[in-house]
Amino acid sequence: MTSAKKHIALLGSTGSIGTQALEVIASHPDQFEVEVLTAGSNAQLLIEQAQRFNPNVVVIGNEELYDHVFAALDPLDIKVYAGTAALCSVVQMDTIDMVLTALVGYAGLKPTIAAIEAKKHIALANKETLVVAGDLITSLARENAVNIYPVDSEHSAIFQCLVGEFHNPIEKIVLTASGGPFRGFDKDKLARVTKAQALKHPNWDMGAKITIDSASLMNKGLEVIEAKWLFALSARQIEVIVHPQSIVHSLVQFKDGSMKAQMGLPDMKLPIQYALAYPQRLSSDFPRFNFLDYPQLTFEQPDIETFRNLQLAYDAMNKGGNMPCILNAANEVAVEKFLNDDIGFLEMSDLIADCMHKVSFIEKPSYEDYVHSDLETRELAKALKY
Ligand SMILES: NC(=O)C1=CN([C@@H]2O[C@H](COP(=O)(O)OP(=O)(O)OC[C@H]3O[C@@H](n4cnc5c(N)ncnc54)[C@H](OP(=O)(O)O)[C@@H]3O)[C@@H](O)[C@H]2O)C=CC1
Ligand SMILES: CC(=O)[C@@H](O)[C@H](O)COP(=O)(O)O
Ligand SMILES: [Mn+2]
Repeated sequence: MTSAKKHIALLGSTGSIGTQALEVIASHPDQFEVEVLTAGSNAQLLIEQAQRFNPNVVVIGNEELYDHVFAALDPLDIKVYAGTAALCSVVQMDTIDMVLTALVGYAGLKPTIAAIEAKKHIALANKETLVVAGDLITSLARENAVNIYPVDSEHSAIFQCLVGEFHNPIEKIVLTASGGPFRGFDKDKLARVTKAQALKHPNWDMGAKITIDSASLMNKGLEVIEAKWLFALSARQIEVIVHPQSIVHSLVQFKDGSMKAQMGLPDMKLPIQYALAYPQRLSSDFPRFNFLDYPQLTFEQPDIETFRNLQLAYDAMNKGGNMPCILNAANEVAVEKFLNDDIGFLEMSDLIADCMHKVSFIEKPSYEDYVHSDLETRELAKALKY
């Protein structure tokens, strides 16, 4: 049985979004209760979080770490499970009201489906789930009367602009992009960048995978596809503009030409809190934006010839079917290879484009087709040499 507090399952509690979500939850003990915490392999942090937040259940993805987590939490009344199947069953527990999906990558898809099937509302940080299977996820959410609240800062901005406007059609949205650490670089310079440079985002402190995606503009490409599904838009209704200060988080334009934007300092705790507490706005001590500290807010066109990933994402979205799933799997392998120094920065786009040409296209994929396409793409992407 649930009480007036929202009972949260936090998938990926040890990551950048997960740890910030726990800060939000800790500042509003009257609003939220932690029901589930999960990690991939950071057993130590998961144990510390469990000792502090006293969830009903924890899940450690890496099954080899089960004994360690179990022994540490044995004196407390906390159930411990391990592995992906456990993730999918714990999100269905009766006591959960909302699942915050803060794991990274394709691993988010299956537990999100399980949560929606159990009619849990979703606070969605894991954009890859909507990129891979946006049609399946949005239809499943509709069938189960489940709401998907965006956590991604740009999508939260659009969602906030839409409050009170749900009967007014959107003419277009404009997603802002910081441009990443390599804004203004040409291909010669990009060919020589290192992973240490790519991991230094100018405005946001995030996990490694999304930080590389931001540097390559793939993050914006994934966000274009995420926006298509969240707000039921066509490709020509979704624009991207580079805004290096990351103060305007995104904009909506309505059919009378009016534009609404949501602004603030770059701080993910705000969109996390908004998604968890919707429709309330809870008080916060997050640092406030002051116009006088930013006398210039600037905007420029993205350079999609140099940063090919954004165009590849539009191509995948326009093609439809399993193409965004192929794009996503190829990108996950490309980022891993780049972080392992196996390929250079520009070769990430070559690898993704090659996978999009070579992997079998499926126009109307089922869940099993997505699983198969993801595997097929990963095998090819791992084998490709540059
Ligand atoms: N960070 C940010 O500011 C933003 C992030 N997002 C999105 O949110 C999601 C999370 O990003 P972020 O927090 O940066 O990522 P992190 O890499 O910081 O954290 C990922 C979390 O997922 C867990 N995890 C990783 N792989 C698996 C797996 N196979 N099975 C189970 N758990 C796993 C990690 O566990 P462990 O620690 O044990 O490895 C960790 O808890 C991504 O989809 C990202 O695109 C969106 C907007 C902003
Ligand atoms: C904080 C957030 O939402 C990230 O997705 C952010 O948008 C990354 O910055 P880029 O605009 O550089 O991709
Ligand atoms: Mn974002």
